[in-house]
Amino acid sequence: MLLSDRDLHAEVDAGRVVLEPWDAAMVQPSSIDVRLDRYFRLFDNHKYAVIDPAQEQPELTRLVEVEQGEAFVLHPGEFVLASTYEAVTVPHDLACRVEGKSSYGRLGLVTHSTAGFVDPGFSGHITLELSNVATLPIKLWPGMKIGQLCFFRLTSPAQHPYGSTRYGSRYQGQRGPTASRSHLNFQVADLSGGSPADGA
Ligand SMILES: Nc1ccn([C@H]2C[C@H](O)[C@@H](COP(=O)(O)OP(=O)(O)OP(=O)(O)O)O2)c(=O)n1
Repeated sequence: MLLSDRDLHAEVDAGRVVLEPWDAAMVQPSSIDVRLDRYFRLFDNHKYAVIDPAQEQPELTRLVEVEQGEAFVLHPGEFVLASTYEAVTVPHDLACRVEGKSSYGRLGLVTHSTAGFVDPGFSGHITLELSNVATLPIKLWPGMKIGQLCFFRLTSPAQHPYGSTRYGSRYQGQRGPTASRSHLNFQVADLSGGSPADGA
């Protein structure tokens, strides 16, 4: 079930859903708008020949802070990490999706490249994977509404919510745009069990 504005206000008032800082004016009919923070992570492509999810690549991205009153210019085809201004806490019986805003989608701004899911139990800033699919640069103004969070009620509370030791929870408590931690607990399955040619 997708939570309505009425349910969202009740969850926030009960202290179960937490957005910090909280602004009740951000509540939409069945979502809560979130704003863009002023920190960005740029890719330093010249530092590595290839992105390898199995390896720690600490110099792959670099943090940039935009000055007060200035915009960050995202060029066509460019991909950067950004962050919500709000830190979000999701209770154990809700999950959340990060969605874009139609007005910016119409300009060619993509808010997340593939990861739109926020687990029950997650707490922290949400890292945005921003890209520009338009053919002109787009100005990103810190503080602008950049996306919206939709909350769903689970059929039962998660037995092992995000942040419990059961799962990796590599981004619990993250602050600001956070680079990939894919190298932690990186696993590949043993694929030696058969091939499509076996059945031919
Ligand atoms: N655009 C997004 C989407 C999600 N998250 C946060 C909230 C999620 O609960 C957490 C983990 O997301 P995934 O489970 O999709 O990522 P992984 O499986 O790679 O990480 P983990 O091993 O920590 O679960 O990252 C985020 O900051 N920004």
